[in-house]
Amino acid sequence: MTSLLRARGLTMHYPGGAAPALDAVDLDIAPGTSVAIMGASGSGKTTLLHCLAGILRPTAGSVTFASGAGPVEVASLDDDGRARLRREELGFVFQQGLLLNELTALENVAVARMLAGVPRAQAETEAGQWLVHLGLGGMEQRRLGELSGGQAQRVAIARAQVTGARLIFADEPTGALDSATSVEVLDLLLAAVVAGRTLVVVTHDADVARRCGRTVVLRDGRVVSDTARVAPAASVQEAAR
Ligand SMILES: Nc1ncnc2c1ncn2[C@@H]1O[C@H](COP(=O)(O)OP(=O)(O)OP(=O)(O)O)[C@@H](O)[C@H]1O
Repeated sequence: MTSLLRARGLTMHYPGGAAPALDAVDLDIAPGTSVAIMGASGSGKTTLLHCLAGILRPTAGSVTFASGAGPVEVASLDDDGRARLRREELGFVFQQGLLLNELTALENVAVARMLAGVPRAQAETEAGQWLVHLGLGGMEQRRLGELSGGQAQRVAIARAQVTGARLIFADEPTGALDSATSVEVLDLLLAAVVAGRTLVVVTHDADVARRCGRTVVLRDGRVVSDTARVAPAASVQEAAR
């Protein structure tokens, strides 16, 4: 399997929903690429992201992830199996939900490693290195609520990478940010792609999508366009170095 992630016939019917939120979506995501998922409100973007990432179990279809240990059928895993997969192999940059306001920036990142069994001191050392790498040196001991939206997103990006996750899912990572901060946050996400990770980002922002290597557009739960760029922004950045 050359895809890092492969979805076939991915379908999601929410209880009580008349039409499916996702309708037989096929999608292949190659390693080391950046993919923007776009579409109108209610078109199924977040549902697709959640099914691909094992947050939601689809009502039909398969999601195959090429994990370090071999192919995993994500949609067939039970709740514990999907939780383990998310914790160990995937990274998440969401607008809210994963970071804890009462923890410091350092603790929010370190906890991802501690959940994998890494001792606290080592987890905090690694977390500190990521925070410095992402421009948050000196802010390690600030609680999340004491950080700006852009700084909090940097903490999320550090947390998404500290585990070594090869695949990062981002849902509207720039949605709450001003345009200059959005550019900075996207730069950091695309730098992760240059470093070999894979990025799947749900966005309403055409500027975000333009800088990704590929844009998939949903309408009524179906893929209505799938466009790859010849020279993705990440490669251009790399070539310019
Ligand atoms: N938990 C749920 N229960 C029932 N229906 C849901 C649920 N979550 C989403 N839906 C419905 O599924 C469809 C797709 O929703 P989804 O959130 O995936 O769209 P989206 O494209 O991400 O929208 P937005 O851009 O507004 O976030 C919508 O019709 C929505 O109302």
